[in-house]
Amino acid sequence: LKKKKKLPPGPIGLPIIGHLHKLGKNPHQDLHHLAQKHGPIMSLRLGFVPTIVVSSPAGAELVLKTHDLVFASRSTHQASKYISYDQRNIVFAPYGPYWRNMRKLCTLELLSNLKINQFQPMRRAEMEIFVDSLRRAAEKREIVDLSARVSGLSGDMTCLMVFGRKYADRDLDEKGFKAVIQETMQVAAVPNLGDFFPFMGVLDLQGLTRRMKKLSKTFDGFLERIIDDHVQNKQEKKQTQDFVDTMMSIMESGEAGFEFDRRHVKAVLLDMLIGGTDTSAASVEWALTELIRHPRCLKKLQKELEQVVGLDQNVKESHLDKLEYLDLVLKETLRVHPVVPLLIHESTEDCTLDEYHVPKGSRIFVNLWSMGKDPNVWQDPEKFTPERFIGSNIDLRGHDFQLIPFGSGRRGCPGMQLGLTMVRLAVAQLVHCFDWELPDGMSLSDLDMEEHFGLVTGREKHLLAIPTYRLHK
Ligand code: HEM
Repeated sequence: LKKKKKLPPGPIGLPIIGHLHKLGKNPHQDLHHLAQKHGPIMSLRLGFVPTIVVSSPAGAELVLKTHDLVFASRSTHQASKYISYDQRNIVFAPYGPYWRNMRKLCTLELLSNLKINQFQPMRRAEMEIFVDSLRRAAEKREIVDLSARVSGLSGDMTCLMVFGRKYADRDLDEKGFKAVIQETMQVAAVPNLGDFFPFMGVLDLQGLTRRMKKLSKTFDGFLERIIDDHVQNKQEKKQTQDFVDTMMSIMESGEAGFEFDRRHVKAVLLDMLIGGTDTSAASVEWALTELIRHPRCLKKLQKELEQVVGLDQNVKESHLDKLEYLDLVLKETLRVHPVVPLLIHESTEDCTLDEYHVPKGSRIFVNLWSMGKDPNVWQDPEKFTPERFIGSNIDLRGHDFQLIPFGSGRRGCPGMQLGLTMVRLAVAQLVHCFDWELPDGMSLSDLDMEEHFGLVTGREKHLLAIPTYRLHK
């Protein structure tokens, strides 16, 4: 006799909409609260889409390692259609040969250690401009919008690497370049009814699809212009090829071994922009928030920097590997604030997780945010204590499922090395060169900690603080 297969436990849903009404402004938090009641492998139904929410390290290991092949795909949704050239990018591509080829190509040609090192002088120059500008603000005792500054720095570094030059905000659109990227991320993250009820797609009741089409037109025009510029100026000898040069030469060589035209180039450029800018900026923003809130940790990191770097110079990338406390601070920051709080995958086969049945075509959420708050995994999870990692070999690179801010396995972040370099450098520099205090006599406990959910989740309110320069040079 065949036993009926049992879905994981979950709350009772409503007819048709299932559990969509349970997701509010911060779905990662809503899913966390539901999982506390229904368990670390929970089943929901979002409209017509069966959904499995995994909220424990053991569950994450089952999805990302034991059964990784089954869970390595992404669903087709409106955002992937309109803002990623019909899934021709990496982030939204379904599992298969195209994704595998394109990912391999990017890992080798754009995100390798060699390539990252080639851009080291660029990062150093940008860092100097950044510190100088903050130093001028410090002299005037200005209140600095750290969120905006850090996002500007990250955007500039990414543009230089991808396009070979910086773009002023207005070059893209009257709304501004960063605003357009941020809007795209936000529109892509809002649950779109058309994705959960196929018949609602054409109605577009929320107007999201209309907005996405408009955003994609803006991007497309911009990327076309950049590619044209590169084609026209090809004769120029450059020291370092930017990402557009590299992708165009692969396209023109015809040696990619798979279909590769301008649409593919544009889709991948967009991945690099979107994947690289906000993730790093939000990580730096949260690290600084926690350090300002915990002066003990900030001072301890400054002490380490004084010893390793010294007060007569800025932090260089060559110092980074010697900064052990910085590593602990970063782990603890990404435990409490995983900037990509939900990994979103799709299953391509029926599968059994623990004793539960997971049907083919399910949406899978791995809730990293929830895992960071689990008292079965972390002692006093609500406390920010970098020292908890002393003497533990938990690393954040995807081997230890308690802490996987970059994901793990086939779909894990291919930009991890680059992201870690940018984030460690920026956090170290901001803490080494300046002391930070909150404006208007604001007390540490007044500092707002609300999150703004998106594919990348940063602070709801910008972080404002007053810098004091502290180097002797
Ligand atoms: C602190 C910085 C970063 C963090 C925390 C981060 C985190 C992540 C996470 C959690 C994923 C999803 C994994 C999954 O779905 O299982 C991801 C995917 C991805 N990231 Fe990152 N990332 C960062 C920086 C970067 C950078 C700098 C780039 C490139 C310039 C990048 C490019 C990508 C791409 C292309 C994917 C899609 C991979 C795929 O679907 O196969 N990321 N990242």
